[in-house]
Amino acid sequence: MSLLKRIGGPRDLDALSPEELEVLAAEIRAFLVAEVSKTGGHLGPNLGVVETTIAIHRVFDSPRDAIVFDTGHQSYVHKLLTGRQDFSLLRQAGGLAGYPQRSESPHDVVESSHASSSLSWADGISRAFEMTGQTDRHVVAVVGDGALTGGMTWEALNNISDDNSRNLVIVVNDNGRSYAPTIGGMARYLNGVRTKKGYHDLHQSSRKLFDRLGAPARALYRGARGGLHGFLSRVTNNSALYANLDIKYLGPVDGHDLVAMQEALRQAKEYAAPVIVHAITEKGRGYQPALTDVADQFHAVGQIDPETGEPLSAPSGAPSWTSVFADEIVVQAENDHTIVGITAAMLRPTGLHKFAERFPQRVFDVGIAEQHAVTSAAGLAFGGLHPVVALYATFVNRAFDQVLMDVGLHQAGVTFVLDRAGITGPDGPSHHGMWDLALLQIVPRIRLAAPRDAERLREELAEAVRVTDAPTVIRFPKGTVGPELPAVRRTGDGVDVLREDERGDVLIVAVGTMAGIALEVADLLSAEGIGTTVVDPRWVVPVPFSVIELADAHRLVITIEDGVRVAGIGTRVRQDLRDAGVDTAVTELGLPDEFIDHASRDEILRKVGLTPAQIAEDVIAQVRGDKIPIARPISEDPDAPKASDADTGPFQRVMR
Ligand SMILES: Cc1ncc(C[n+]2csc(CCOP(=O)(O)OP(=O)(O)O)c2C)c(N)n1
Ligand SMILES: CC(=O)[C@@H](O)[C@H](O)COP(=O)(O)O
Ligand SMILES: [Mg+2]
Repeated sequence: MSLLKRIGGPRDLDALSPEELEVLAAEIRAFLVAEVSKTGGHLGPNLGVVETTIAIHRVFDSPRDAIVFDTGHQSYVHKLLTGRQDFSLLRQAGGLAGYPQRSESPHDVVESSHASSSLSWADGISRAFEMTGQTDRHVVAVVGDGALTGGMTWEALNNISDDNSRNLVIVVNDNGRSYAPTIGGMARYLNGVRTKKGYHDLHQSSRKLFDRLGAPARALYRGARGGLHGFLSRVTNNSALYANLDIKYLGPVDGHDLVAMQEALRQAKEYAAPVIVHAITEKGRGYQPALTDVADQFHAVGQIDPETGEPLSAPSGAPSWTSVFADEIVVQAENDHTIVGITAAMLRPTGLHKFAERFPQRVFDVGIAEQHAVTSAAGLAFGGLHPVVALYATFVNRAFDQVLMDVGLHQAGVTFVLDRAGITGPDGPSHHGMWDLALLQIVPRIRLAAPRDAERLREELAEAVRVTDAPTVIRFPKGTVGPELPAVRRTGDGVDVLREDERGDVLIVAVGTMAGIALEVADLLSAEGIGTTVVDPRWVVPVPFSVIELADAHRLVITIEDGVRVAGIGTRVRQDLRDAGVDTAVTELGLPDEFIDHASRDEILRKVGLTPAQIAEDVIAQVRGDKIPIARPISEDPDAPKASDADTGPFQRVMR
């Protein structure tokens, strides 16, 4: 039996000899390559934390000690060591999540995949342990060098102190990369440590160093200024940054040296004050195809050949939404030299790489710092430029105040391009881009577009970068672009009519890529004798007036959006109709205001009732009055107006 199979939980590690631990690390590495190459996932990051994670679980006692992974994409080894070794359905419905998930294990603490939050979590947990007398419980935060570029980490570091976080150990997992090499002052600082001659000397002698200095170093180290700490500070010039933050620094340590990492963690654990253990690691460690991957060292892979690292599935041939944007932003930038691009450590994933290659001086990578990205964009706009801020939709959540108060309030001409909008799928609840429509539509004067196909993306991006006195948003989903969906006509205020039926029965207002689904619904309704018109507003906020006029000419309006229903575009359409005195019944379809677990996009759309067949069934039932939804519990108010039973032909007035 392999050593890995003998590990049912972290305490099983205690019985392993140093030699066996090395074998275990090799087995885990082989497992990760073999299994993740089948399912896809964050192969590179997890290959880089094998020894560090083993060492953490050897020195600390999870779940009594809380282990917090920043972003959580590097928690596969943690899962393997805590009783979860079936990776066959990783990131798929019914399988392990790609991030920590409390429903999977008591060893999992933070489920959100939004970076840079771990130190705040750890600060809070460690304070709680202290204040509840659980002073023997430690908190370990594993934070990457990329995550350290996020502002929250510095807010937390500013609050962590001897007084309230004695049991806190921060493991900086420094592999020098986010996707690409980590940028900014923090990265330069860490890089300086990593490349300092002293570290290499230390690296060569780390095993001897800890053996020789083990016990005495512990005593000396507590002197804070002398011994190991003094030596390390001289070697790595680190005392300045961390000591002033009232946090002790231990490192740099070779994060792949099991002995050195365990010794460093033991010292940190016994220190009884917040300590940073600076582990130097390598993303993709031990797997040549990852190490030689220039783009992002296999940060996240699809299904690959484990031998070569080559993708197994040939590209479909259809362009991705990201690639359409990547090409069009260069066209726009060629024509308009005020256009600049901003990425938050995701240049290639958001499609700004071609812009950066063509105009390197006009694209800025701010690190994982979306709030800074947005407000600095407001500054760039003030200076006469037109910033295009490219983010994943889910990450704009954390910069909402900056969009509202720095961009919106100042009517700054900033364009936000939100990739991965709507249901994404395998990355789970915190990665679905499902809140942007609801959040951003309340920003006064914002203009929000959701392209239905590649042509509309190009067209709406070109329109967006011309708006200089208000924020504009272009949002589109993950994956490949669907077929072109031509309009039969366009109204004067830019609404595309995709299908028109004079009977005035049902009007479907489709947001973005829901247009394809809406057209399939219209076919199903038509087969039932229900005349359906389908429109794509293109710019969904503000709601174009021709949508109001068309709604007034129909008996039922259905809105469909790949975003949360509550406070979604549908509610805005309904409100605008009522404000305009139009009382056409409205049914808003979209995503539930719930956290939606990982599965494929199609599985999730089916689960939430957004397939064409499910929508058509719902609409037919409404039109035929098969079910009268109760607007409110009538039992509470027997005199409450009943749902109107006035016969309006095949329609039952349905007020939802
Ligand atoms: C707020 C936020 N922005 C962007 C991302 C996308 N993202 C996921 S992992 C990652 C890089 C993280 O780098 P690092 O913290 O160094 O971890 P590593 O992958 O190197 O282990 C980024 C940018 C995210 N998860 N959260
Ligand atoms: C952890 C993280 O935020 C990213 O790595 C994310 O998993 C990438 O998602 P895509 O695969 O959609 O680019
Ligand atoms: Mg990193």
